[in-house]
Parts: sequence; C-alpha cells; structure tokens
Amino acid sequence: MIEVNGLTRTYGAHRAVDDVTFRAEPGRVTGFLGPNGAGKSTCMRMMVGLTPPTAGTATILERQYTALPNPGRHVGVLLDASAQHPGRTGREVLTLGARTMGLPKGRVDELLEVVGLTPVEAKRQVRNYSLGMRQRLGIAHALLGDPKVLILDEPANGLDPAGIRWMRSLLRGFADEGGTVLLSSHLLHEIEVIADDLVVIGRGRIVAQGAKQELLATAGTSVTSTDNQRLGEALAGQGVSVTAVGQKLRVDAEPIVVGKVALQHQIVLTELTSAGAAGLEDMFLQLTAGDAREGVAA
Ligand SMILES: Nc1ncnc2c1ncn2[C@@H]1O[C@H](COP(=O)(O)OP(=O)(O)OP(=O)(O)O)[C@@H](O)[C@H]1O
Repeated sequence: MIEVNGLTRTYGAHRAVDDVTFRAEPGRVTGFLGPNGAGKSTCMRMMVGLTPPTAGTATILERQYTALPNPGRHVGVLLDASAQHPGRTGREVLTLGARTMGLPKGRVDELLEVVGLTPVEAKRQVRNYSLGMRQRLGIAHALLGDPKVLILDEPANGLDPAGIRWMRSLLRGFADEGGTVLLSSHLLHEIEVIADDLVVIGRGRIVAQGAKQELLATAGTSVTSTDNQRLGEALAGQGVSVTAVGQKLRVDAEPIVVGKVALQHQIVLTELTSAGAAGLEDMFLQLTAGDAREGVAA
C-alpha cells in the first residue's frame, strides 16, 4: 500500500506538485497518468525520499520510505533507467544491489532470466545497452529484493511492443500475488490495459482518480457523422452534453440516444461506439488541457 497525503512541492513560485492525495492499493496496478511536466516524477521522487516535500506526506507500507529498514526488500523503485553507472555491466549492477540488500548471489541469475537479459548481454557495460535493455535491467533491480511494492516511472519507455506486453504480464502477476504497483505514463493506452485504478494529474494537481472501469463507464459515446455540426446542435437541443474531439463528437449519453437523435434529424452516422478507452483518453486530454504541449500532429 502507498498512501500519499497532501503532497506538495514548490520550486520558487512554481507548484510542481500541488496537494496530491491518493492511495495505491495492494493487489492492484495503479496507473499514474499525466502529460509532460505534470508532476509525476516529482511525486514519485518524494515518495522515495529523493526530493523533500514542501508539505504533505507519503508512506509506503505505513512508513516513510527513508524509515524502511533495507528498503529494497520492501519497495522496488525504477525512476530513471539511464541512471546506472555506464561503466558497470548489467550483472555487476545487479550483484551490487544483491549485496547491498543481503541477498544470495543466485538471485542475480534468477532476475536476469525473469527480465530476459541473456548471459552475453549481462556481461556488457550498461553504456552499450539500448533503452529497452536498460529498462529491463532497471525492472530486474527493482524486483531483486522480492518487494511488496513497485514504483516505476515510465517503465514502458523504450520497450518494443513485445517488451511492453511482457512487462504488462509481469506487473499483472506481481499484483495478482498481492503486490502494490504504481506506474506512471504520459500515454493512456500504454497503461489502460494493465491498470486497475487510475490517478490523473495535470499541472501538479489531481484531476481525476478512481477505478478504471468506473472512469470508463463515465466516458460516454463517441460518434462521427456526415454532419457533426448539425448532430451536435441536435443533441445539445435535447440537453445532452457534446464535446468536439478532433473529427469526432464525445457525447455524455448512451449510443442508443445518439442514434435516435440522428435518425430524427436524418443525419447519417459513420461511426458510433461506447467511448470506452478512447473516451477516457479524450477525457484525459480535456482534463489536462493547457498542460499538454501542442506540437505538430504526427
Ligand atoms: N529540480 C527542479 N527545479 C525546478 N523545477 C523542477 C525541478 N524538478 C521538476 N521541476 C518542474 O516541476 C514540474 C513537474 O516535473 P516532473 O518531472 O515531475 O513532471 P512529469 O509529470 O514527470 O513529466 P514527464 O512526463 O515529462 O516526465 C515541471 O514543470 C518541472 O520543470
């Protein structure tokens, strides 16, 4: 269990993290979502004692991280996969970790196998690792002490699709055995498959949180038609809330309501679905609007 209460961090006049409160429960994967610069990493750094909070508290297994004896045996942390000493080999990194935590040497080989780093790769210096290999090494390091809690900052960064699938099943298995997982991402679709709960942060503040299924249920309907303008007006005329999202409309009503209104007004629908994850993504973009940096669309 991770409990964060009123966590705040200011840098000068800038509130990087502003009164953040949430819990990550055992047996569940909690996705910590937000656009670039929202405050995810700063929050996670405060949880593990690397950045002192301006106000508020964070406890892991009911204690502050810095008060945990042999913390690696309780909490696995991966904040920056590139933070390892580049001159050490992967095996050396894990061996050092195992020694610090008082673990048998055999644990290193076990973990290398778990994360799919081959013996040849384990002998290479970290400077020659790809980002995906560094993430695997970081996950191995986080799992080394057989912790009950995992705190992972953007662990999918640099992993290929097979790697992302592997990581998902690894974290699912960890949570299914009663572990607590908190993982951050700025990409919803990356963690929507695996997360049970979501905490959405924008400009340092929590903008939404709850069980993913409940958030999905509130995501409404996604619709496209040959005349979105008229359809939007017709729906609004019936008191239904409508938001334009790109080429689509997101409607706070069941698909059947949208279909009936379209029929009444003789508007041809080209797509009509429960918004589901796409709706959640729209919601995420709206909730964090103003935080996202606009760029040239891909
Ligand atoms: N040491 C620092 N000094 C000043 N400002 C900082 C410092 N660390 C973070 N910030 C600011 O705090 C805000 C939150 O940054 P943070 O790295 O926590 O965001 P994030 O959600 O993890 O973003 P990303 O998805 O890009 O990793 C940003 O505006 C950042 O510039």
